[in-house]
Amino acid sequence: MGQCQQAESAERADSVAGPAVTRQDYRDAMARLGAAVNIVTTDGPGGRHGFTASAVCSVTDQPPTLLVCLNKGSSASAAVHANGVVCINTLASGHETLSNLFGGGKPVEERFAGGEWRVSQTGAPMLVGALTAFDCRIVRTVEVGTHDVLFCEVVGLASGDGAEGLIYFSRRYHALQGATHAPTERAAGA
Ligand SMILES: NC(=O)c1ccc[n+]([C@@H]2O[C@H](COP(=O)([O-])OP(=O)(O)OC[C@H]3O[C@@H](n4cnc5c(N)ncnc54)[C@H](O)[C@@H]3O)[C@@H](O)[C@H]2O)c1
Ligand SMILES: Cc1cc2c(cc1C)N(C[C@H](O)[C@H](O)[C@H](O)COP(=O)(O)O)c1[nH]c(=O)[nH]c(=O)c1N2
Repeated sequence: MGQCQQAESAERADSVAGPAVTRQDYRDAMARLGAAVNIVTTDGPGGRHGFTASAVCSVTDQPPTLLVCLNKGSSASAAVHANGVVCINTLASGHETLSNLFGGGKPVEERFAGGEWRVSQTGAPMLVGALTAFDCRIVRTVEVGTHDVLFCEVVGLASGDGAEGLIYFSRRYHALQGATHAPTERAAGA
């Protein structure tokens, strides 16, 4: 290959790979991607635990499945894997303090003392007053970098009557106005 051809192919490789993206670049960009805020809880043989998660997304409605990205270094990780169940409690406006309690560094009992809970069908704590709650069994886990991606099949749902959602955007919480609707509760498929 001649020198010109080598330079051309190096240029093409650069344009495909792009400049290096640092962790900070990535986080700064992600801070501009608004997301709902959830408290993901678990209980069972591995004990009760929970963490705040914005990395939550719908995968498919047949079977109804969400994914949750859980940092492998989280103190909740061992309990989540041992129990194999989670309840994804989507927060309403006014839940900012609870989100911060579950957002890292606090003992488990202190986290749960910040809210009112009932036991869901899977045994995972369901937040009274959550905007909506997805009671789930973890059906698959895929490890990607620092995180485990948990695929969570929904076996029960509960929706509250809260009118305002909670969004995390630009490293701050924002209330999101929505329509009121009647509370519902049902098992998946019912
Ligand atoms: N997916 C996650 O694990 C995740 C998401 C949001 C916040 N957090 C944690 O909450 C704290 C405060 O976050 P912040 O938004 O105020 O500021 P930040 O600068 O730490 O994060 C900005 C954004 O980058 C993403 N992010 C941050 N840490 C990540 C990680 N380890 N893996 C994947 N994506 C990540 C999130 O979308 C976050 O909102 C930090 O400790 C952060 O690590 C983690
Ligand atoms: C708004 C917001 C959003 C998220 C988080 C924090 C906050 C404040 N955290 C961090 C996570 O809640 C925290 O790392 C765990 O509570 C684990 O911390 P401990 O190891 O238990 O102290 C977080 N962690 C994670 O693994 N996946 C996620 O999607 C999120 N999202």
